[in-house]
Amino acid sequence: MGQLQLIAHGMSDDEVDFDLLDLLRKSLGIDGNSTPRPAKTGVLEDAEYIYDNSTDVALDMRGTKTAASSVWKLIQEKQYSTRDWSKHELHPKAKDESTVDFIFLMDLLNFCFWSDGTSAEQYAVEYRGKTWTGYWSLVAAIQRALDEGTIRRMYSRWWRLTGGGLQEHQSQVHRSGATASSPPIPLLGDRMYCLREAGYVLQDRFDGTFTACIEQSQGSAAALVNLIVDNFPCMDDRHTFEDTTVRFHKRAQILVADLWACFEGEHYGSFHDIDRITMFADYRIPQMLHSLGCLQYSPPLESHVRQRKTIESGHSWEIQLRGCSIWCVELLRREIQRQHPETHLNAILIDFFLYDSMKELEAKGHECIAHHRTRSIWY
Ligand SMILES: Nc1nc2c(c(CN[C@H]3C=C[C@H](O)[C@@H]3O)cn2[C@@H]2O[C@H](COP(=O)(O)O)[C@@H](O)[C@H]2O)c(=O)[nH]1
Repeated sequence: MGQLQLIAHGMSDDEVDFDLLDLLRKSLGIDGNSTPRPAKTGVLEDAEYIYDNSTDVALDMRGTKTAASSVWKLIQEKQYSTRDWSKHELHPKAKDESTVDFIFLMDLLNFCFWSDGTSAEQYAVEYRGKTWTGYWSLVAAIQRALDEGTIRRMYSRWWRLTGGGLQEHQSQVHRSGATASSPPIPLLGDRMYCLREAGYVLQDRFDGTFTACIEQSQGSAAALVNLIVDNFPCMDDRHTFEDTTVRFHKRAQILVADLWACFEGEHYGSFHDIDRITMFADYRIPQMLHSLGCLQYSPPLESHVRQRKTIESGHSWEIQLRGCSIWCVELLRREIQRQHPETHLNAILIDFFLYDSMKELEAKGHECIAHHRTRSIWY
């Protein structure tokens, strides 16, 4: 019985025992290569391991069930979907290769926007008559650089970027966008390093454009995440927890998710296994999950976060916050699926919705617990 017949019987990739399948194939004398296994990133499995071994972060099951109902209700009311990605005024609208390279550049640098001081001292970019901070400061800086001709066609300049005036170019991108009083963007040197590294790799291995990476992954989101982390070290977001290597791959995953949402599951955004992508372990969603009553912190951790003290990259607290958040969104997704079996909502849309909701709350001045403060290029 071939793999397709098994899956035709309603078994998902996760349920198919590929070792048994190979054994069956051999015992029935069916030749041919072993059954092609679907790509997996390992992120969800590692998140469950972290959750099972966490002592300072816990999930509140009652809170998660309640949150599932309210998140579902709000997503329905707003008719939230992949279409919302392109509705954001700063996100690129063209459905072509230039937007693929825009998203690649954006998610290459999509990390760590918080400043040491108060939010008033945050890096900010003026663009189209507004002042943008956080993630949107990055998107505005790229859009402004494109308007001003600092960056022309993304990939066609990658080599000159990495070979030549990257230093000047990068500080120009961020300087040209910054408001007069704005402090510099955090980790500017690290951002230049990421640009240089990615430029070399893209030029050397993928003909200077990220569309080549998409083509190589043959429509698999998990394979594309694995291709990204295998070729771009600055996206290989893995750490050690309880002597075990755990993977988050946050920027690699959000890059694939942004492509999927931007192209609405078509063309460069078409992935048959997009549901293998998990929530993106950043510093905003844990904050939202805590505010929703889904996550609980131990008293020492809660006190540390409330006092806005930094947590070192790779510290157990940080790993627990990131891993338990991924697992929490997975349980939210499963609860929504249980309550509404007729629908299909993946972790990406739940995540995007939680992030946008967090930003709306912040804009309205709602006081949530502070986000944890870890300086790193991973998120
Ligand atoms: N988990 C998750 N993390 C996200 C996003 C986004 C923006 N995604 C857009 C695309 C589709 C959605 O509709 C959003 O409009 C940024 N971040 C991360 O947050 C941090 C920035 O925070 P702040 O300084 O407050 O802007 C930083 O680590 C950044 O990498 C998301 O969606 N999910």
